[in-house]
Amino acid sequence: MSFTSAYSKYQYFLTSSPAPYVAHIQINRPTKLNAFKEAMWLELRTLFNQLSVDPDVRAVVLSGAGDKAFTAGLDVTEASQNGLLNPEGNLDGARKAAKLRRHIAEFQECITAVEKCEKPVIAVMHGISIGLAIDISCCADVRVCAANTRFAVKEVDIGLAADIGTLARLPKVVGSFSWVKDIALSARDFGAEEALRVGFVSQVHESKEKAVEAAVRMAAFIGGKSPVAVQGTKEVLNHARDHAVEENLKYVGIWNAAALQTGDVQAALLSGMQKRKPTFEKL
Ligand SMILES: CC/C=C\C=C\CC(=O)SCCNC(=O)CCNC(=O)[C@H](O)C(C)(C)COP(=O)(O)OP(=O)(O)OC[C@H]1O[C@@H](n2cnc3c(N)ncnc32)[C@H](O)[C@@H]1OP(=O)(O)O
Repeated sequence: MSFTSAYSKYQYFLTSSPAPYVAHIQINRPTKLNAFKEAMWLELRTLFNQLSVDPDVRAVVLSGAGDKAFTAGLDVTEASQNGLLNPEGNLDGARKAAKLRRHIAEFQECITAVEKCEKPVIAVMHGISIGLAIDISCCADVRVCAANTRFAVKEVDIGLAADIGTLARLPKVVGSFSWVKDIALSARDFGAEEALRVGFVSQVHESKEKAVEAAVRMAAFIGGKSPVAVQGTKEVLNHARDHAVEENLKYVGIWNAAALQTGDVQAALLSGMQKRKPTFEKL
């Protein structure tokens, strides 16, 4: 099945394959600055679960459709109408709380699907990139941005503590609680230069188009490498983020005890010495 037909079912995401083994996903609701309705975060999970196990995809680029935004975050209009933040009905406090807890857990799980995707994900941020934009991009493996990006951890401004992943992941991404508290407590905007300085993004490009091009090049470069090695590296680095060194050394030993039993090592081990480009089976 072609890439186009395999990914044609998504309503809120544009999907394409601009290079071999590369998927480009665009959040596609530009008239509303790509704000996320519930149907969109549910669809995001299905999409990334599919990408995760697709042997024809080895790296994913995620951007927003249109010029103005990666995403303006949660669809606040829908949230104000559907009782998301304040369930009505004749429920006591415990039952309301249980309903909300389950809802938040499912929302978190949908966004975490980006992190759990076995393939590296490169987020291309541009224009308005606030609220959920930070939750989602913290789940990506690499973040690049356009010079016009306007970031904000916006939740305090809509009356809540961010609960979809930013407060858990962002301190680990940038390694500075002081800076995260600065931007999360104030909900202030910050720009591309500041994002680069603190290590939130690793590249800034003059425009969205240039940023997407660079991300697709990076994804294609990664896509030419051993998928066993690349996927193992993502898994072990994510484990390292959440565990002590000793535990991670044990984990990578157990991981590689299986992963080293691969033709990829035979294909790659002497390729530098022999001046040849190895190719790898699908995974
Ligand atoms: C359980 C909780 C779970 C999740 C929590 C998530 C946290 C967040 O994501 S917090 C951030 C939420 N987002 C916002 O508060 C942003 C709201 N939008 C704005 O403040 C402004 O739109 C703007 C981003 C400053 C941009 O302003 P401007 O350039 O003037 O564009 P607009 O004309 O305002 O917007 C164009 C068009 O898009 C619609 N829209 C923009 N943002 C949202 C949004 N977040 N939700 C729904 N709709 C949005 C806006 O209404 C316009 O639509 P029209 O049909 O053209 O009126």
